[in-house]
Amino acid sequence: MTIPLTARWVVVDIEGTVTATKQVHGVLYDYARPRLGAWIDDHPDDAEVAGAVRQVRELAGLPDTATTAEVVAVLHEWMDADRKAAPLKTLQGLVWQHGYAHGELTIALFPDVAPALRSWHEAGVSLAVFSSGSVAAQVALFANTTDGDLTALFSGYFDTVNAGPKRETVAYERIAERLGAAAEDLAFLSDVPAELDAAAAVGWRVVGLARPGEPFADADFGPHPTTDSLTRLQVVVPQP
Ligand SMILES: CSCCC(=O)C(=O)COP(=O)(O)O
Ligand SMILES: [Mg+2]
Repeated sequence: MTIPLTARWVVVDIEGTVTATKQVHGVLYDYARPRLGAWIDDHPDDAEVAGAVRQVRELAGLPDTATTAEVVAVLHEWMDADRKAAPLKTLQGLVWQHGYAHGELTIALFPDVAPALRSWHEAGVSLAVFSSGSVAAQVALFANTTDGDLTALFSGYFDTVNAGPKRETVAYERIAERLGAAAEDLAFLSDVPAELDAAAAVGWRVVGLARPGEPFADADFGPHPTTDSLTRLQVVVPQP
């Protein structure tokens, strides 16, 4: 079934929407897990790393004297629970950037994704990303897919630091403001119903991705239209 979608901007989630959760957990999290401790210890003068470590200690209730091993144990717990904590995402992003740059990481997107994004871009639809993964991680991911470098397709990248938590309406209001777009001209595509609820509550158009085998495939998407493939979306840019 085709879903008509009138929008100037299409904003995509990553995990469960453009790539499989197994790619994120099996490729990216597994790459980060054994490397986080060394990354922290090898970058003692990096303010971003020090700030993230400080935030981990605060969020986990660890003392200021907590060792790297104690901090890493918390990061591993968060990854096991897929907790989208901002300092974890910052540290993962730095490790992944290194992995992509050294040819050790490539991400496979769902097969429908690159063709759909390219066709929407060609048709004049502006594209952006909103993911819990850090902006640095988002850019590196789309630059290193098995479909090639797709970064030229995107005009904006948003994460929980520059926008806010994905289940809160304020994040979608901030993104609309940053893009200079009216809510009704924005469409958000995600696999998580609560994220769609938040975007729809402030006037965005939303479509749920219920892809077979994904954690939210059988979830209740409420009133939101759902699809299992981006190729089923017929995006139309409204004429002025
Ligand atoms: C962009 S980095 C890899 C994905 C990631 O770390 C993540 O947490 C994805 O979560 P999403 O909000 O895209 O479902
Ligand atoms: Mg997702």
